[in-house]
Amino acid sequence: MAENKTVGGGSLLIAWQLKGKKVLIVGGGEVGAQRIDSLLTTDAHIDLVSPSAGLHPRSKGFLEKYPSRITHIDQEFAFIDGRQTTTAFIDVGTYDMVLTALDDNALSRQIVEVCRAIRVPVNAADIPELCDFYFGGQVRDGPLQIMISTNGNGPRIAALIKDRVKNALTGKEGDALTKVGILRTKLKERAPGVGGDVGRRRMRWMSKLCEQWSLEDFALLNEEAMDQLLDEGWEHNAVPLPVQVVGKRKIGGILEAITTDWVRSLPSFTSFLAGIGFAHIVFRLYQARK
Ligand SMILES: C[C@@]1(CC(=O)O)C2=NC(=C\c3[nH]c(c(CCC(=O)O)c3CC(=O)O)Cc3[nH]c(c(CC(=O)O)c3CCC(=O)O)/C=C3\N/C(=C\2)[C@@H](CCC(=O)O)[C@]3(C)CC(=O)O)/[C@H]1CCC(=O)O
Ligand SMILES: NC(=O)c1ccc[n+]([C@@H]2O[C@H](COP(=O)([O-])OP(=O)(O)OC[C@H]3O[C@@H](n4cnc5c(N)ncnc54)[C@H](O)[C@@H]3O)[C@@H](O)[C@H]2O)c1
Repeated sequence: MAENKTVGGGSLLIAWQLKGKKVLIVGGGEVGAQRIDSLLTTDAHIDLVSPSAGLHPRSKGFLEKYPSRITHIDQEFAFIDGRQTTTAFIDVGTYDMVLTALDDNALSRQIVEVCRAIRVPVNAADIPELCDFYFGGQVRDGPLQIMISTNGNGPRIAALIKDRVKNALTGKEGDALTKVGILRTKLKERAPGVGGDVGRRRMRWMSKLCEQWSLEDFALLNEEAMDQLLDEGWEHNAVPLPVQVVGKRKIGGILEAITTDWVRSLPSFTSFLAGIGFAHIVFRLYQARK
């Protein structure tokens, strides 16, 4: 891969925290349903303005399944001479984010203008110049979230790269990350505080552990094993071998932990055998020449 020389022209990649915040979606068609799907993951509250007659079956399904998380405002958004004439006035300024998913570009543009005037971040599906931020391809596994963005250059290519990324994962990442999250919470309870000496020691220990343990090792952790890891590791400023912690839990655990360690040492063992073989051949050739 070429060295990243980009010093401009990109966009900021962030994991936007929307828990407990309010998002307005205008249009509940196919794209609207995709937006609802993406937002449900964030624990935001969604207001959906869209007439019932035009709802996509997926949007209807979400409304039925999550009535406390999505409020359906069954009406058309409308403007006359730049003034909102929607039956029940929608105060765009009360939202943390606004998304339009409409088959009407002029209406999207009007909504975007209102949002921009009061600096509410807005995305108009498939109209790049009207977007303060773009959506991207998403790969998710528990707490792991990967966004693939081509910055508007090729959405279809983003979807294809997404498949490559999915194929490159083992399927254990989400589980391992969930366990690491719980372990870090437990560690912070034992060694509380932000920054300072404790913070630095905590970070060093966690980094070492993450480098020395595999994702599969972390996935095997249960709460009891986490406490043991903190007792024997953190409290003694050491990083125990996975087999010492997860291996003691259950026979399956031992086997799996030993197997992963054994598989990891396979390349060096193979080189060792190859070395012996090579030395043997050299010795034989030497003897034959004599
Ligand atoms: C990531 C994804 C998420 C999502 O929308 O949720 C997404 N588009 C997806 C698919 C997709 N969209 C389109 C096709 C048809 C094939 C093609 O044109 O390639 C396909 C392919 C397909 O369906 O497989 C049509 C299209 N899209 C935009 C335009 C307008 C233009 O480019 O001018 C046109 C052309 C309309 C026309 O030509 O008339 C614009 C945008 N679409 C974006 C996001 C933002 C940029 C993201 C980025 O570049 O990374 C941006 C800028 C704004 C935004 O909407 O946020 C999702 C793919 C990932 C996934 O599958 O997971
Ligand atoms: N669906 C796709 O895969 C796709 C792909 C590429 C581009 N797009 C573009 O994305 C946009 C949305 O696509 P879609 O497939 O979701 O369209 P759609 O026609 O399925 O949905 C539009 C929704 O907006 C609602 N709506 C219409 N007027 C409204 C108003 N005044 N107030 C509130 N709601 C209103 C409709 O009832 C409907 O629910 C379009 O511009 C489309 O060209 C969609």
